[in-house]
Amino acid sequence: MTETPVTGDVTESAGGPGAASRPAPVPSAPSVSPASRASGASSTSGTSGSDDVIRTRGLTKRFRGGQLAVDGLDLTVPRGSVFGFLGPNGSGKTTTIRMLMGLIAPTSGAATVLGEPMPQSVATVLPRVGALIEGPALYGFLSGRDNLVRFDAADPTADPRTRRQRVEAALERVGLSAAAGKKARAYSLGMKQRLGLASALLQPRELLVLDEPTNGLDPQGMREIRALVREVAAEGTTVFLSSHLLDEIEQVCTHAAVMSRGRLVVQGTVAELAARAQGRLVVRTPDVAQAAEVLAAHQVGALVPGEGRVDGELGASGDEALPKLCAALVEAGVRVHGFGLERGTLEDAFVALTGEGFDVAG
Ligand SMILES: Nc1ncnc2c1ncn2[C@@H]1O[C@H](COP(=O)(O)OP(=O)(O)OP(=O)(O)O)[C@@H](O)[C@H]1O
Repeated sequence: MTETPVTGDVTESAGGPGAASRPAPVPSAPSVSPASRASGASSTSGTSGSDDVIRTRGLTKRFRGGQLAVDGLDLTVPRGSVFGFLGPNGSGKTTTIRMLMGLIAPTSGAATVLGEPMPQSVATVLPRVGALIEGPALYGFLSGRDNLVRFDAADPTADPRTRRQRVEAALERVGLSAAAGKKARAYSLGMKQRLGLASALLQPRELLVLDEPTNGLDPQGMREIRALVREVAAEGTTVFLSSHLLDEIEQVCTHAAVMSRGRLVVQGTVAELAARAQGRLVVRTPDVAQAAEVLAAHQVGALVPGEGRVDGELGASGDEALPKLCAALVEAGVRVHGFGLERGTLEDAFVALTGEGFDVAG
């Protein structure tokens, strides 16, 4: 990480009263709403009494070189959700987050965060938000603890008399108490991420915004960050996290929005999004070739023979074809060890919606 913190680190933002009271978790799930249908649904100005923590309408960013990074985005993040902002590299996630946090101005459209218009209300909104964007800005020559002290001291709303307690509690929370005296440059990437999270959690926050929080971490580091996200969410903080990992979104998020080339493809609860994907038929058998032949003869498409199993897509008849297919396999002498539909994943849904492949590691 860098020795000199970048400017615009929103965890350090000034202004406004101290952290607001914790919100009650209200994870009422909206139905899946394709981007095209949600547009222009409502007003964008001021505190509307809406319980959406983030709301954008027609949010657009065109960079000077002409690059259209975000194109007419209508995003709705309900209070109490763990909201996954998903998309391949370059799809516009970071640009959106930077607009939401008031770090760059939109070309057109509007955004409200915690009911206030952004970027106009930066000074009052940011103290209620913890954010970690593009890695934490740490001083490598300071210890983890002293980095947190510095973060806390930069917050004019933070009472210096209770600083030590806040810092120790934040270190404890992210599991860095034992390593708190070490210089930050000696920290692993995972420890640096955790320290960054600790800085975002020095105060109770209504909203936590994390840009690719597990990027570059090993599996253990990823697990730790995800566990922390779940914990923070369980306390009632709304979490908005971007990721290019579908797996990650399925593991930690209640809701998700999918971006592709600057546009919102779909948003809704993770369960609803995954349910859009058709399940695949999976037959477990030692007689793979024979099973594939029978299934092909019964209009099962996209057959993939594997080790002791064959997968395929059911045709238009869907689930109704299952009893017949099973009987046909048995009649043909195929030894059927397992037979059923495997739940569709978010990846299936994404591919079905966009026709694009996806990085699913992690
Ligand atoms: N300051 C800038 N000037 C010009 N183009 C930019 C700028 N920042 C981003 N872009 C372009 O805008 C598009 C969206 O980038 P953005 O960083 O928002 O995507 P992303 O989904 O966050 O991807 P990544 O995970 O790689 O950061 C990309 O084509 C990128 O090259």
